[in-house]
Amino acid sequence: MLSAILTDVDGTITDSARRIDVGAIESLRSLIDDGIEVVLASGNTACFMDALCKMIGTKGSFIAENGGVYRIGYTGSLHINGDQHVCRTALEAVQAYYRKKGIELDLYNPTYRYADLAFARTVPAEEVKQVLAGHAVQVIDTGFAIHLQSEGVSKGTALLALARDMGISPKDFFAIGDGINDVQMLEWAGRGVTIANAHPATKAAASDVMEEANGTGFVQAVKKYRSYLRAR
Ligand SMILES: O=C(O)COP(=O)(O)O
Ligand SMILES: [Mg+2]
Repeated sequence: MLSAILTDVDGTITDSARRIDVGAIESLRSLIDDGIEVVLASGNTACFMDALCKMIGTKGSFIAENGGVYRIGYTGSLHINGDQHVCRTALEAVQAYYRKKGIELDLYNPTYRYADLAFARTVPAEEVKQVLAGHAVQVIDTGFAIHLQSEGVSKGTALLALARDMGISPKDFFAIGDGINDVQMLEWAGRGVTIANAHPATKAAASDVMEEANGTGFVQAVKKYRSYLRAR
């Protein structure tokens, strides 16, 4: 049976300031060298994930845009889930609301996004939720950005589709992440663990919480579960 690990990026294989954690990369490389498939799952864009996969040395499969996009291998096509048009209409409503207050949102890579839309956490996510009460979108605060995502799309739904396309079960994945955007993938993977800095809902969804935070917590998890991954 295939052993696979599904890992979040920001906050999990980085520090709290989003700088890459060298120890976490070394852990990922050691898993790859042991023949364990590494799939990166993030709110980041597909092109960001493509470069990250290459520089880490994975086989190129990833989930991007919080499940809005996934790809299997470097040559696989991009699968896009959700309706970005709905997110764009919602974004325009948020922009109009804040422009009246003299605030311009700082959009994150809008030209490179296919499914969700994201902006800087310079406005309160709770207020954005209130502004969008009538819209069929999720407002997701990952701790690194605020995302507007179609309802029913998550890293978890992308995991189900990706596993199906890879011909394996979501239960063959060991998943790790820190954000509210990781809850479903932790719940639907064979085992879902988290780290000390995680959102309370993410901790509740995980079967184990590492004592260490961020990349150090990731390294701790790989050490603790390496035999579990090998045995599968
Ligand atoms: O893009 C974000 O907001 C967070 O990204 P992450 O899912 O890798 O933590
Ligand atoms: Mg994260």
